[in-house]
Amino acid sequence: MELPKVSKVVRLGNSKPKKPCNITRQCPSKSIVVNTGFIGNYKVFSYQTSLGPDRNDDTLGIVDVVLKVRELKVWTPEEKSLWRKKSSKPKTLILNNVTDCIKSGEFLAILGPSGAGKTTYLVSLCGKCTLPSEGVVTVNGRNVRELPPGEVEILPQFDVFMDCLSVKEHLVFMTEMKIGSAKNSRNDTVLNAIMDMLKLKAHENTLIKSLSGGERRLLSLASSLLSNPQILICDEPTTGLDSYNASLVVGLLKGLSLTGKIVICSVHQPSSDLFKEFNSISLMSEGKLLFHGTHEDCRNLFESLNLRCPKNYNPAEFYIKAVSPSPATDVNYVDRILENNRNRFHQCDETCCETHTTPRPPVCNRSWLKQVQLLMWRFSIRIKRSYKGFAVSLLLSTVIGAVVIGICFAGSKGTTQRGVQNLRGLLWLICSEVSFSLSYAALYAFETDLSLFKREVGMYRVSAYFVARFLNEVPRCIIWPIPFVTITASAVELPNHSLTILELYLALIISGLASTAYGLGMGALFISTGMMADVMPCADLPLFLMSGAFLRISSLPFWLYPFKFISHFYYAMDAISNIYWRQIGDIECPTNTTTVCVKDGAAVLLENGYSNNFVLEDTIGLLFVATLWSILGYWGLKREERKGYAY
Ligand SMILES: Nc1ncnc2c1ncn2[C@@H]1O[C@H](COP(=O)(O)OP(=O)(O)OP(=O)(O)O)[C@@H](O)[C@H]1O
Repeated sequence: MELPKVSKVVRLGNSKPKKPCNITRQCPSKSIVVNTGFIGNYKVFSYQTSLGPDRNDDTLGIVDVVLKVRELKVWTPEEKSLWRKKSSKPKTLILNNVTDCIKSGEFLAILGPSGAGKTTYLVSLCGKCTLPSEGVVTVNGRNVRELPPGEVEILPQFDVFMDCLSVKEHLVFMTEMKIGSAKNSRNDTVLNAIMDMLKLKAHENTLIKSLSGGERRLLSLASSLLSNPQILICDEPTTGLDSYNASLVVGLLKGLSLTGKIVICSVHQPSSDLFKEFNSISLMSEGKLLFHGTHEDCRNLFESLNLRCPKNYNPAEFYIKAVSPSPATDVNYVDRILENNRNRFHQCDETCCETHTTPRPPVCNRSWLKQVQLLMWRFSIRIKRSYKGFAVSLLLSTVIGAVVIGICFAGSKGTTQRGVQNLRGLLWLICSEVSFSLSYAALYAFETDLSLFKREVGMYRVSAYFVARFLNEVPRCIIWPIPFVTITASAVELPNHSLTILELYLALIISGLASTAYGLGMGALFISTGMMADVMPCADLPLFLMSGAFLRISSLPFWLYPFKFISHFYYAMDAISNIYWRQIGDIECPTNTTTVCVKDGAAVLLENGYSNNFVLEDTIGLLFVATLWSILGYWGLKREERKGYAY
């Protein structure tokens, strides 16, 4: 395809305007960051990111790209019921032997009736299809699945964001993750230029949840453009946009294709004017690719089948209607078009699909620590924006509970026989309230963000995501025990009041970390089934029975004994019981009683089966439990990541 010459190149930033240069060769300067220019009527946009000096090396320099699809078949997996060998749902073919070749500069519209397989095809083109498949998709000879992230970007049909972020915050996060520091002047210029082009500047401080559907589409597109992809795949990019914004987006995408990128869009009922902007068309029906070529070739093909698009009729609609499976007519145009077009595909196969190898610089790979920092920053914005919910949750789940407990146990002291039972109960209540409220608060942490996580698969490491989520829960672990300890402790008699409160507080923070890891772990393990709330009580029961509050640990059958070592309830109770009872000397024993008396705090600890070396044992134990659940949670998330991208 012959590309027109650039009539004008405008430099953004503080560099001088450059002379016009030919789009088929590289422009001389290496210092240019972002350029807009015009090709014919189209404003084209070319930019460098900090990914490396060679990436789309210069202003409107072209990197030849060939996207080749060979004998691609995609099908749904066969489903079998657990108890019968017979399949309950047979496999269905979604893409049927698709072979194609798409070249640099193509602005391709994929048309077809609903269910034709367009989305599946687009997702396969970017190597993110998770369904069983056969065949191969290559970009310049390299399997698309092996390309570094950012080379092929997809703008999915449905937008998923962290809605409490502002437009600017979202784009800064994406810039940081995809191309490097947003403070870097080069990346900042790219970011601002993209916001300008997509008219997002006016909304930069608007929260995403307040954006209209169309504005969300523009924001999605902006995120996809950041990494300066060679191939941009858009699933219905104009859906939800008014005609002005639809032509803005189509104009921008066309401009990108003019700089040598491949831009592929599935489109639903495009207006005739927008449809004309595409320089090639693919027609799909029933999972087959029927045609790929220019408008003229398509018209000729249909005319050869006696299908003439009436004047003033939208050709896109005409083509879709013609290839839609219709039981009303006997004529199957799908097979006839395929038959007529067979030779053309063979021709394409032989002429255009040779391997090109364009060296590509490594993509930005943010360090693990940076990923954790960025993810924490994004989570922290959510906490900041929902501080009222945080305060209400603090009030309801801790302060009110602590006040009720404080009232019931007011005046209790551990130096009388009656007080021993009360204090045992009080310590258990403090331990269980803190543990349960923290683990259940963490339980749904991953489920809330599952769609976003699956959209961002490959952008950051799962371990970074887990650690960031965990660290984000740490403030809760520090704040939650405060009301429990201060309110309840002020209601009862404590020896060495301030020091004991401080020690209890520290023990509960460490046990809170283990409880949070337990909640996150269970949440991640059962994330896809959504059954975490059903499973959690089953796991809670044996774990809190090990706490020693209800039965003597030494009386457990030997096979249940190991549960003690993974019970954060046990370690927490062991720690706080030791902190309290070790300070209790003599316990009054009435002379006229017939029941057995516990004589001192040490006897209480012995009766419960708590350890002697509690500081070391419980600290190591709680850290062990936190690590164990974190590993399980990481594994659960990794499993979700392996299921792949969600579209
Ligand atoms: N994961 C899946 N499991 C089962 N069936 C699927 C799956 N993904 C797609 N399909 C089926 O494959 C067919 C093609 O779906 P696809 O979404 O690719 O069509 P489409 O052409 O993009 O449709 P639309 O224009 O309505 O978005 C549909 O019948 C759909 O139900």
